[in-house]
Amino acid sequence: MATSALTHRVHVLASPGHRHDEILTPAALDFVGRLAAGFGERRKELLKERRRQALRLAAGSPLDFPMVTSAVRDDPTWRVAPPAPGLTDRRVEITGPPDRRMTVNALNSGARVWMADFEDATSPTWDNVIDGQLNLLDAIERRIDFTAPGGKEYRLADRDRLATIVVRPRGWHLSEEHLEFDGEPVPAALVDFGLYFFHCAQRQIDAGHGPYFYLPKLENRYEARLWNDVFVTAQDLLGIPRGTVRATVLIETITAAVQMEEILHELREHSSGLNAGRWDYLFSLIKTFGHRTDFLLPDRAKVTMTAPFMRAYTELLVRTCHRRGAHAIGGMAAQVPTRDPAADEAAFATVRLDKEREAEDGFDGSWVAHPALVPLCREVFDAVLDDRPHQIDRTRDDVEVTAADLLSTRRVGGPPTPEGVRRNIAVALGYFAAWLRGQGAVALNGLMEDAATAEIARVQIWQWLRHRVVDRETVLRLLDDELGSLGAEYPWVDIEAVRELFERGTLSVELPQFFTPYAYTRHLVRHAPLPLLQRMV
Ligand SMILES: CC(=O)SCCNC(=O)CCNC(=O)[C@H](O)C(C)(C)COP(=O)(O)OP(=O)(O)OC[C@H]1O[C@@H](n2cnc3c(N)ncnc32)[C@H](O)[C@@H]1OP(=O)(O)O
Ligand SMILES: O=CC(=O)O
Ligand SMILES: [Mg+2]
Repeated sequence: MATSALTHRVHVLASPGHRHDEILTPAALDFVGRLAAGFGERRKELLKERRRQALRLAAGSPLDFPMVTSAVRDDPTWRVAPPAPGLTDRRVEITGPPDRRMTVNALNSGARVWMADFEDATSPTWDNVIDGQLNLLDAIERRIDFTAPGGKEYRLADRDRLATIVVRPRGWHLSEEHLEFDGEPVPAALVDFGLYFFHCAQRQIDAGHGPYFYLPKLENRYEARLWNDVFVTAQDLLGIPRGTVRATVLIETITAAVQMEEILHELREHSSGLNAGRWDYLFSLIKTFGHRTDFLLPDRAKVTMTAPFMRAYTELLVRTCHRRGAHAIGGMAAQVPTRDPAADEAAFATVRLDKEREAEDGFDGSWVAHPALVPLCREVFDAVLDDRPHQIDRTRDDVEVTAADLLSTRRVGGPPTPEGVRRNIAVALGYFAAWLRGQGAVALNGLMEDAATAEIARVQIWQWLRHRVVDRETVLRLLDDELGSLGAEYPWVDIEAVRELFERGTLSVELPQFFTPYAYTRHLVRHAPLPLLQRMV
């Protein structure tokens, strides 16, 4: 693609990092600029609509399947696009940030798909964002092999044994402040999508796959339509046939759960199904209805996927997908190996039960957080699928889910416990500390913690304070305690920054919708000094 007059309207506001010029080429920046020009305003409007919808729900408006789109739901004839090359058999999908080591390990892991994550598992420092793009490009070009300082060799396996790459760009709520278009930060989603699409779409097609995406944190069908329009424009700009992109949408907000059909319909020529993003879903439920006492949930550990409202959500997801010829992909069990054999045996047993339930329910595959869990997930899905690539033909006509089923949290019992309060505080602090250092996923006490799980910990504390399940003095005392332990164990932690993020996220009268936008602007943005900027433009 030739560069255009737009190039001078896109500015890089960061110091150049090693090999960043290979990603931030004038043509790539021009491409991202065109996306920002075409879709930036609509994204702003949709973010305002999110806010309006949150206020309506807080004021007591009922949440239900929309009347206006009943024709889409009632029409039994439409289907999504057929599975694209490399996305037919998705029985095991591994997820993780696209750092160099993880990229090689994930691709070699034996999983069918690797979800390369710029969202929940990535702390969006500029280096993480651009190095992630470089790692994806290097992996596709097969020039990523390296030897780690300790001597361990990282070598990509043969192409036919590698996982298919599916990239998850950041959500619509985030901005990329190191890239400016017409004086405003570029929507982070368009940066992650645009740079990957520009550099890798054609390369992926040439390699027999395609430009594939996971779309996070959508709240309604209009956001799906926006993505679909981005895909159409991106394909047209690069001369790639329409319908080449495939996108799997994470259903991880309560408002999207009542629009699953509509979301598939909006994206149908580009859709590759839905995923049950359980952790953000739980976060969304608490955030949306945190003011209501019937949404006062117990300790996080006690809200499992067998809770009736979570089960209603996954059953509806499978039914919706299969009715439309789409893959239904299961969610993440948080347990990861610890190197303590007894603990690992228990953790693996828990993950096995979770995957077995998903496979029996009709999911076509599921997520794992760690390479050691790939064989387990494969074994469970092999037992149900055998040599079929998926079970989309299992239409689950037996499932009937109402909005009330999705919202019936009352039946999940037990008040929050003091241990649950302490645990949430420890998780939120431990995660914030890692995130501020550029690590977006961590193992804490044998559980994978990322932006979604940390958000649950944070909003539960907010919710419990609001409903006086715990008092402020207790939270502040535990906060001091846990910060003391964190600082003693990890002297590098910026204790004051962690404290500030926690207090802002849990003690504010009005609940901040996400911790990430503020934390990013306050702590991760590193603008280059002015003379450098002038040189760059
Ligand atoms: C709610 C959601 O959105 S879920 C999806 C988003 N979250 C994620 O993707 C989290 C994915 N998982 C991870 O990031 C990691 O497993 C963590 C951070 C939880 C634990 O990582 P570690 O502390 O490195 O685990 P551990 O020491 O056991 O790793 C052993 C090896 O496996 C590799 N590994 C661990 N997890 C992964 C992964 N997900 N992908 C690829 N490789 C991995 C490590 O790089 C390490 O490799 P090495 O031996 O070559 O150094
Ligand atoms: O992105 C996945 C989730 O569970 O959140
Ligand atoms: Mg999520």
